[in-house]
Amino acid sequence: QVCTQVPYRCYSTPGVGQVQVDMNSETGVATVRLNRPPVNSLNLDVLTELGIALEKLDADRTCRAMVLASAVPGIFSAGLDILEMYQSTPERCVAFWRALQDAWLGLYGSRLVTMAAIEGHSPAGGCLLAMSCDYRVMADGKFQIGLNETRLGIVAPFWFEDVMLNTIGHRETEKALQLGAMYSAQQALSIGLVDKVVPLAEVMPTVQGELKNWLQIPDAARVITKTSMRKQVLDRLRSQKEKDAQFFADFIGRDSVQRSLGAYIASLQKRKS
Ligand SMILES: CCCCCC/C=C\CC(=O)SCCNC(=O)CCNC(=O)[C@H](O)C(C)(C)COP(=O)(O)OP(=O)(O)OC[C@H]1O[C@@H](n2cnc3c(N)ncnc32)[C@H](O)[C@@H]1OP(=O)(O)O
Repeated sequence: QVCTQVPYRCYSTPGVGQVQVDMNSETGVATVRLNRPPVNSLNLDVLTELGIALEKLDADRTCRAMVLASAVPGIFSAGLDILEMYQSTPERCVAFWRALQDAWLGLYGSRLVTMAAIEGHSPAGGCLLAMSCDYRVMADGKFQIGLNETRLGIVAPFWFEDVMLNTIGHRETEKALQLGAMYSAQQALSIGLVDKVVPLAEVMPTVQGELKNWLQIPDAARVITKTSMRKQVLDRLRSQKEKDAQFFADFIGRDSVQRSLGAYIASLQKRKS
């Protein structure tokens, strides 16, 4: 068990945490694995845990990089837990949204080199997490990635849109968001949504190899550059967090949105039967 070996430090209880953090003090690289079977859907608890983990890593001066991955085979993350949005209360919706905002601000604004190891499906909120890293390596094959919100009858908020714009540009974002497009790894590579596509078994070694390049750059210069590139998008959310959370709760509470979500949940269940 990797967590118990020196020089690894483990921020979560092995086998218990829904966000497992293994910190290798020798390399300064932490691996953060989402661990909420069956599909790593992001509920209030997971988002809170993720936000705290990112905060701790940022404060750990021995940590220089973070790999975001999954402990669940075949899935990076299925995105936000739809059950947090369906038949919920306004208070819970606001708390849920704040946890998402904080986790995202921690990830997109992290001083660390951040890399996504996408070893499975990565729709919606899963795609947001991946896009918020500095670099993405995705497994080739059947897995899909994208912001599919419109297919659920919901709308990707402005900060999801901003991150996608910064990743793949205006024209591709316009198409991707309106259509709620989901891309294969090869398609994602062709529009710049991911940086490298390799066979599943090579995702982690490829991430580790790429990290070596990034870690050759002096931290201070890299961090100043990253901050300068991302500040505008981060500040846009920071300046209107409460308004954004309230808008989310109001929007999700609409009858028409609830009907769409209910139909989408039923379609997910029907797929299985
Ligand atoms: C102003 C308004 C702003 C709103 C902004 C909202 C922003 C972000 C939105 C989101 O992130 S919404 C989430 C969107 N996610 C999806 O559409 C993914 C849906 N899931 C799938 O397509 C598939 O599950 C999968 C990820 C491709 C995996 O397929 P697999 O065959 O491996 O697993 P399933 O059998 O389909 O699923 C197992 C089990 O999990 C349930 N489930 C799947 N995804 C979610 C989810 N996102 N939230 C909650 N539950 C989910 C699925 O229904 C199955 O449940 P059971 O039938 O076993 O009870």
